[in-house]
Amino acid sequence: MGGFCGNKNILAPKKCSGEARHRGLTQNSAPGPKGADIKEFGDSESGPPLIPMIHAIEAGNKPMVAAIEGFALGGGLELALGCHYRIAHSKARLGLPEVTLGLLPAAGGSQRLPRLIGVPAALDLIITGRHVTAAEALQLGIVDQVTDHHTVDAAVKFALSVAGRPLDARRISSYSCPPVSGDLDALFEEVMRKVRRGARGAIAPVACVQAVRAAATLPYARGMERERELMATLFTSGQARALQYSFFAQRAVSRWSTPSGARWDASAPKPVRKVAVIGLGTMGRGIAVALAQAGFPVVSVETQEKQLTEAKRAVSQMLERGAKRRGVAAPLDKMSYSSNIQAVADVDLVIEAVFEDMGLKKKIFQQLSAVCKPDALLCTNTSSLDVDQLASQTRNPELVVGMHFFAPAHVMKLLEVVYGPRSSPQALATAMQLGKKMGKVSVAVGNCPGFVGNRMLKAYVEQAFFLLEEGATPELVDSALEEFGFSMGFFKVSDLSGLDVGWKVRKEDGLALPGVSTGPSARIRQGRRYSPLGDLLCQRGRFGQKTGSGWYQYGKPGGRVATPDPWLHSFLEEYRAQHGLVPRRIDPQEVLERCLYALINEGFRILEDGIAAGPEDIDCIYVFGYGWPHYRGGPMFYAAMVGLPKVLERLEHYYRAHPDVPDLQPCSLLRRLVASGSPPVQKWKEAIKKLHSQL
Ligand SMILES: CCCCCCCC/C=C\C=C\CC(=O)SCCNC(=O)CCNC(=O)[C@H](O)C(C)(C)COP(=O)(O)OP(=O)(O)OC[C@H]1O[C@@H](n2cnc3c(N)ncnc32)[C@H](O)[C@@H]1OP(=O)(O)O
Repeated sequence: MGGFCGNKNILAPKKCSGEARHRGLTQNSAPGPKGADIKEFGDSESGPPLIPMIHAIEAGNKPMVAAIEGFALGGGLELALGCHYRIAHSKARLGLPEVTLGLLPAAGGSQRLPRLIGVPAALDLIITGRHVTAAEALQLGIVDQVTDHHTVDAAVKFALSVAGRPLDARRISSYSCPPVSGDLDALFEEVMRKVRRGARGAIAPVACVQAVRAAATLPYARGMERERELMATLFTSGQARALQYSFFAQRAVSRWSTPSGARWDASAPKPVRKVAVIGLGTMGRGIAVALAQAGFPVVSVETQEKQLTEAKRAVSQMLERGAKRRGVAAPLDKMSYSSNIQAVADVDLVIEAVFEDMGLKKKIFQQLSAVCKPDALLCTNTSSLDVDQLASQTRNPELVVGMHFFAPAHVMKLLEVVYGPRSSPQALATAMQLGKKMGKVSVAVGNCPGFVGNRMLKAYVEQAFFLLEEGATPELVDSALEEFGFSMGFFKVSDLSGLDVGWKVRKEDGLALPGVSTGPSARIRQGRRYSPLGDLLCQRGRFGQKTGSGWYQYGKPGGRVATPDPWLHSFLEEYRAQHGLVPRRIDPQEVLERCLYALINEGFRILEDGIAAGPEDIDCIYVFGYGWPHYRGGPMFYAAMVGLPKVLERLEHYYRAHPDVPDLQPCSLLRRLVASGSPPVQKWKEAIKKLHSQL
């Protein structure tokens, strides 16, 4: 029996060896316990001959018992559903995660599961792709028995106990779906509405609902045909390729390396038993919650008494809400608080999360260096400041790294771990491992202004402003970006996070200047084109949602519903007239090309500079930290899908039209990759190494 050891009529995951076992896979084409080998998906459209095999098992005259240990995911669970009985070890996990790979369970899973456990429960598992424990699987009716002992022995005993019983009632394909309470059509319409809203252009969740609907409304054989048709459209879609790339990209980024030769497999992390968080503003609170939820004792230091009192309440509430959602006890006992920095004396690692003010941060790093254990790791949650300058304030600069969390820090999956020129490999390994324990996708990046995410974002934001100057509206720009798959366009995000945040940074950088002059020189700063539009709005007190208006209007301060603002439209008209700009019609394609290709171009510069180790790192940063639609893989994967020659040609075109915008000038790495035949994204790392060595 392919991929499973046949113990007479028991199906149990075969023990695999070597590389295959490492990957949790069996060595032939049938899916092993973790499901099909995702790497094989691109190779064939037909998939393994699993469906006839499952049919044969189900149609057999001897009772077939699936013994499930470890993971029974995807094709592995579909195979088990073809058996007449299922027994799981208590530590087993089961699920149909195909949707997370841009697919649907197409070996009968979408047809059998609803027949076995009912439409609502099956929809939940198939649409979310979540894994369930053996206990939940038993409760749902997916498995017949859970054992703490040797699963195959338990299955043999079970098979003997049912031998001779009629099997007709055990063939799931012969079942009808259990009736739902209420109207079936209404249920599917409601689910489809929710799925379409949440999917934001992802096609697999929609196809999953359609397949389950087929199970609920068609005879099994026709349902299988529908399952196959739907799968055929997904199987070769760009979305499936992007999600499968992303699966491996997430795993690749944990195998970090730096240009100086430090590597994940040669650097042992230091043990971290207790952590301190300095500063309990929004970020500090989220970080403290994420640490406590990951099981770390946390001491949180906030010197302002009022802020400390508020923060204690807020953190407890966040912990309680999180615990309620997960059905566990709130880890309130992990938290302690102090207004005195001396409280960090015994911790192994500190995360500083005070305001983005270099002077203040430097002072704190000097204090930490004096107060902490000499081998404590000192981390900063800065989103853009120079980690090396902070390191230079301490006795042990090799123990300083950046840990850049994204708001809200207890929710967002991304962590940029920033190594400076003096950070030791062990410090980097420790921060990476802490991030992993906190459930984050941790990406090691080099130290430069904005690191990876914010450095690329700058180029994107700049294009959004320029497009307004040239004739676009915030609505036009946002709808193009939302149509692409971002949950919010740039201008809505900017209103949500507050326009004053960027204004403060631009003032510090000497870009935002008081007063407005006319003529072209008013829009040139530091030798390049600059748009003061954001500054002008801030000067008028329009900071976004919190003040009731920004790029949109919100009815009242704190309002959340963005509506187009006629004042803003007239303001833009006046601004263009004042600066002699003749508005033109801008189409959504130009919005996408200008914003996304400028961002991608900066991504190539980052690869060229060695700030990110590979395209996977950049893609994970954008998918998990910046709302890049997961089913588009990330900006660098997207560039490869569009075709590097096309990205290059469009950048050249826009740079010719806007020679005063250096971000549109195609970067030399992009040119060289195109000249070397545009290798697939998986080969860029190698190609970049080769190109660097030729320089
Ligand atoms: C045209 C119409 C065609 C119709 C054809 C229809 C026929 C359909 C037939 C079969 C279809 C089957 C569908 C599937 O089975 S889809 C695959 C479902 N399985 C999964 O999605 C599981 C993915 N894996 C995971 O979620 C995790 O790996 C997990 C099992 C939870 C274990 O997690 P953890 O312990 O943290 O380990 P890692 O994630 O780090 O994984 C360890 C290494 O194993 C590699 N891996 C894991 N799963 C797979 C896989 N399914 N395929 C390939 N490789 C896999 C992973 O990359 C790690 O490798 P490395 O260390 O090198 O990075």
